[in-house]
Amino acid sequence: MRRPLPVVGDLLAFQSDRLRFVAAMQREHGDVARFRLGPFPVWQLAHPDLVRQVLVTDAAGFRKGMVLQRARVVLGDGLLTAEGDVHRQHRDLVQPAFHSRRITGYASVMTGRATAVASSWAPREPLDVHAATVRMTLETAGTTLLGTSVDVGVVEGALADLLSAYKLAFLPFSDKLQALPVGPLRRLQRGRRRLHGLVDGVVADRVASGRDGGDLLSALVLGSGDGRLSSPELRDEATTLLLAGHETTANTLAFALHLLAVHPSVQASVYDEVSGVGELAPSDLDRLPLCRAVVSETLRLYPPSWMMGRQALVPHQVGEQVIEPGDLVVLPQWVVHHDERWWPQPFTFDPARWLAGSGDRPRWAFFPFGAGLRRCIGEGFAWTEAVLGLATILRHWRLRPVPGRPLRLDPLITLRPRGGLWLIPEPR
Ligand code: HEM
Repeated sequence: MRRPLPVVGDLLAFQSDRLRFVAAMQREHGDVARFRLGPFPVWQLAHPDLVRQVLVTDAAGFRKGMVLQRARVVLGDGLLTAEGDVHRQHRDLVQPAFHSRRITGYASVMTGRATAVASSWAPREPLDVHAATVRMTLETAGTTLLGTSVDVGVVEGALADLLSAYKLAFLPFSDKLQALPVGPLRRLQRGRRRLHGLVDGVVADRVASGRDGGDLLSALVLGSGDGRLSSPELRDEATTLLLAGHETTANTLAFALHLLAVHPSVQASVYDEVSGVGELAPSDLDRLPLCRAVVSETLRLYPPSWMMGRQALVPHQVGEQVIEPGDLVVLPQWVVHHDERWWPQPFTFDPARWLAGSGDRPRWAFFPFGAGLRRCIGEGFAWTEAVLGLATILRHWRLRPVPGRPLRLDPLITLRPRGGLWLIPEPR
């Protein structure tokens, strides 16, 4: 067992290189490792059976971890952060908007935005594809979820402000610190104000007009009976969906384009596949098996949710050890998705491993969307947007890397490229 520093524990080592830290934990201490972040004892559980135990079988004995608890200051009782009965009630209300029939209806917006963004690229000019995919998914989320075009600059600025406070989540008394007018905390407050200002306006407008735009917000505003949400509840849900519903998919698309740029022969095979399909529609997802495999392999290698957190509410037995109430638990996709027990040559980009079936790999060796009752509600939406977006872009462009600008990773709440993700688009 490690002997952490007083007060900060392993926080400095964790913050200086988070991906290396969680990988070293498993290498040095195995599937169950214990360390300390600030005042909190943390258990890292890095085995598919333990993922199932925490997220599925024993899920009722845990609440969300420290980062999402702190995110309540911005997301309130939205789906990602709500707990217990409030979560169940809101999930029931929001779920119908993610029915596959509704997603089929959103698909034309997805391909439309992908086409518009890809059409704006200049041939042979280095391009930050991450900035481009963020714009694309944010515009799609604004239209399909809120029924309006959102100000991309406002949401991106607010998101940057919010992420700057990520590193403070594990500090002692971080819940009390949030109100202080200093540094990143001031940015946190500013991000919250900007985001709430934007979303409050959209919600107030929709409540006043009662208009049904066929989007998610309409479904929630027009919901009837006891299930109807108050304006602050609508604001929390809309803010959550806007933030949770764009950046993760944008990162997946940007990472996928990077992987194809550095593996030109796979890119050529994907082009052959997409050019054989006419007008793209959601029903084409089954006719694009290689595109799907590329997205799966991207989610494995660069999982946007690279580590999930929980806090124990009751004691849990894990092998010989007991997790006490109040202890934090982390489930690192980054580690489990790169474990050679389940993934031969784990750091190699090999979409073919998804075309041959899953073999005897354990079910929870791959959990980019979480698991159990709190599993991502937007998974079907994300698959449709990522596969159609990838196919649309690759029809227009061949991408190649920019010499001297390698991919660098920034693991904050999500895993994103640091300093953008730069590629050169060549016209087809
Ligand atoms: C590649 C894209 C995506 C990834 C990797 C991803 C990942 C995840 C993960 C891991 C969780 C579980 C968090 C936890 O249990 O603590 C989650 C929850 C959630 N996601 Fe996603 N997500 C993606 C796309 C989306 C999209 C497109 C939307 C909405 C349009 C969305 C909305 C949500 C919401 C609302 C929750 C909370 C669900 C609940 O607790 O009931 N996500 N996501």
